[in-house]
Amino acid sequence: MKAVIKTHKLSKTYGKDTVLSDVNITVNQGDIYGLVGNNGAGKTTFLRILTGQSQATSGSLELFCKSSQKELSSARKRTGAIIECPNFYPKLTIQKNMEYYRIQRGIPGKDKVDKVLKEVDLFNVKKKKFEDLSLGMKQRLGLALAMMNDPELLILDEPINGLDPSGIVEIRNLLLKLNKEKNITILISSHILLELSNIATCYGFLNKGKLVEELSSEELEQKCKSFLEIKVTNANKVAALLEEELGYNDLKALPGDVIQVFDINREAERISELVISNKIGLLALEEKSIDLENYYMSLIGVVENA
Ligand SMILES: Nc1ncnc2c1ncn2[C@@H]1O[C@H](COP(=O)(O)OP(=O)(O)OP(=O)(O)O)[C@@H](O)[C@H]1O
Repeated sequence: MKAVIKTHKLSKTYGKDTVLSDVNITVNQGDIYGLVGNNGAGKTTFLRILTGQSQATSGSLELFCKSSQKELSSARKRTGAIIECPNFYPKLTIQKNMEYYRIQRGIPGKDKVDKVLKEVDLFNVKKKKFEDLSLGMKQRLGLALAMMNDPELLILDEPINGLDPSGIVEIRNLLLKLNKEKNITILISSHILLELSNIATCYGFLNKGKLVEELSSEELEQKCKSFLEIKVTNANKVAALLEEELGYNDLKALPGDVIQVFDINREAERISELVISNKIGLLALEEKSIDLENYYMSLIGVVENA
């Protein structure tokens, strides 16, 4: 698989503050990569380094397998980004605003504006003034601007932030369409994992400037599956019995003599019989599941009480 973005030990400090620390991220061609992290985790800083708006203090960066400064600047021409909200003129229409940017950026072809407006489903409302647009429409207009140079990679900082549920669905569908139909690789940041969960094909979790985990959506799904939680008086012994007697091997031992059994073929009844017949106390047995947000919280060390 071809990497579109690859960073190696990318770090950024402001004075004494380390904002990014040894971040290794790989985004492959065709991915919709969700960069998840709380406010202040370093997402925007990371994206700004990718787009060249900020320089890393140390580490290296490859875009489209190019890494020298000169090559990076031409690789960035193959990229569209929305990091800060672009400044549009409130009194001008969608079309006029886009035309202004087209000329300012020296992008040839007058039909270009209509083409990108069609792509983001704003063509039919192109005569509307910017000030009359919903937030969802404004976000799509930002996307249209980022699409103007036919990018192969889109870098989007919190594009879903503040949208109402229907606005979220619109942006999601649009990004899926751009990814599928135009084969655009997308790197999208959010502080809400759930917002990305229907579109991202892989995830990177940033916490306090560190990448704490990078995994595919299948792996995340696997980790968020349901499990059987048992509390016993001797967890070590029960874990060994579960493996030896019942052949379960997807177990997680937690402090407090708690074991989580993830094996799909687990049977609560057999487990309780096994524990009791070995004269071990069975204090609790319950089917549970981790939801995405709780998984994220556990990753960054904020464990929510169930
Ligand atoms: N120019 C700067 N000078 C000093 N510190 C900065 C600068 N830019 C960002 N920071 C700090 O870096 C940290 C990470 O900020 P960043 O904006 O990258 O986080 P974020 O994950 O995007 O969060 P948010 O969702 O709030 O934008 C914050 O503590 C911020 O105060």
